[in-house]
Amino acid sequence: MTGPDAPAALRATGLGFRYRTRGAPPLRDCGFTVPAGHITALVGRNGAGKSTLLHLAGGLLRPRTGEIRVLGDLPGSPRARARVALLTQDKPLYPRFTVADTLRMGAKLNPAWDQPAAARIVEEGDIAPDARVGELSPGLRTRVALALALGKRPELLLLDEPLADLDPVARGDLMATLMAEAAEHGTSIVLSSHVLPELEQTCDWVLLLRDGRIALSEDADALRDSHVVVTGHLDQADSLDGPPGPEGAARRHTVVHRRVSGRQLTALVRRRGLLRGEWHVEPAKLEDILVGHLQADATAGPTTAGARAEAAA
Ligand SMILES: Nc1ncnc2c1ncn2[C@@H]1O[C@H](COP(=O)(O)OP(=O)(O)OP(=O)(O)O)[C@@H](O)[C@H]1O
Repeated sequence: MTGPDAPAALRATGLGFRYRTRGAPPLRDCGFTVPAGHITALVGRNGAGKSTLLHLAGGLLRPRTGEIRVLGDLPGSPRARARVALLTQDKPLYPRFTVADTLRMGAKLNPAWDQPAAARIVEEGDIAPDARVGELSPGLRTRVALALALGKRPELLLLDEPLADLDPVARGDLMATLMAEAAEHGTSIVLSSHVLPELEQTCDWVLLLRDGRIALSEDADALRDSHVVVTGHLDQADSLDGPPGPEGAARRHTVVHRRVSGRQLTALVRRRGLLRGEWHVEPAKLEDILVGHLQADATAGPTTAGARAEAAA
């Protein structure tokens, strides 16, 4: 089903998970919705819980609290298994199988198997069909794993840093293949990655994890529209707080991240309404926005007093 009533690609409520080890749970009280039909960038710093979230969505782990649904179904249910493909970082494949055996297995296990699509991805990597999977380089194994995932013709494709071990040319090619796949078949894709410039051109939804919680689940264009990078004299930092008083609160800007150099303040601001003060204002690139929000925990604090103390130090 497509359209406004279509079930979300991912929907989580009160989602929490912890491994049977000490330490803070990687995911706490996560609530978010990723509408169907988007290419979603799942970002977060190392250890933020991206793989854990994808494993929960793929049905490899079960939530400790709350729930997550994929295309309206519980992960691991027969309907979800038929419609969702997950490519994990370890890319489990049978090393003794040849590439052709691997695709034959995909055809046997998946009723909607698309052999031409899977074969094309393998051929574009110049991989011989009779090569054993265990003898391929990690990058070529990634290509075979992606062929298996796309050949399934899933409605939702979950990819955990899928392109990390591919050369730049192969990365570009496979990214283009993923985009074409999404455009042609309406496939929803959730892709975790640290390569932010690449996400700028490809992703139209952002899911950002920070401190075990969802800090952003938002349309990428809406993020670009609402964020700006401002530069100006530190003395006017108060003006970034928006109009004073309770009525101004609704129009208060949020300083997501700030950097002080001498008397100059540069800040990533989520603005509500007009900015007061003499600021040089530039549009924020998606990469700036993501980096700013990833850093936000380290720089949380009052815009003005905190910045002045930094400058005085
Ligand atoms: N199998 C496991 N057993 C115990 N703890 C784990 C396990 N897998 C992950 N963790 C812990 O859970 C937290 C989240 O890890 P996760 O791999 O989900 O993060 P990530 O955002 O994917 O990280 P990265 O960007 O480094 O791949 C980390 O603190 C990690 O050490």
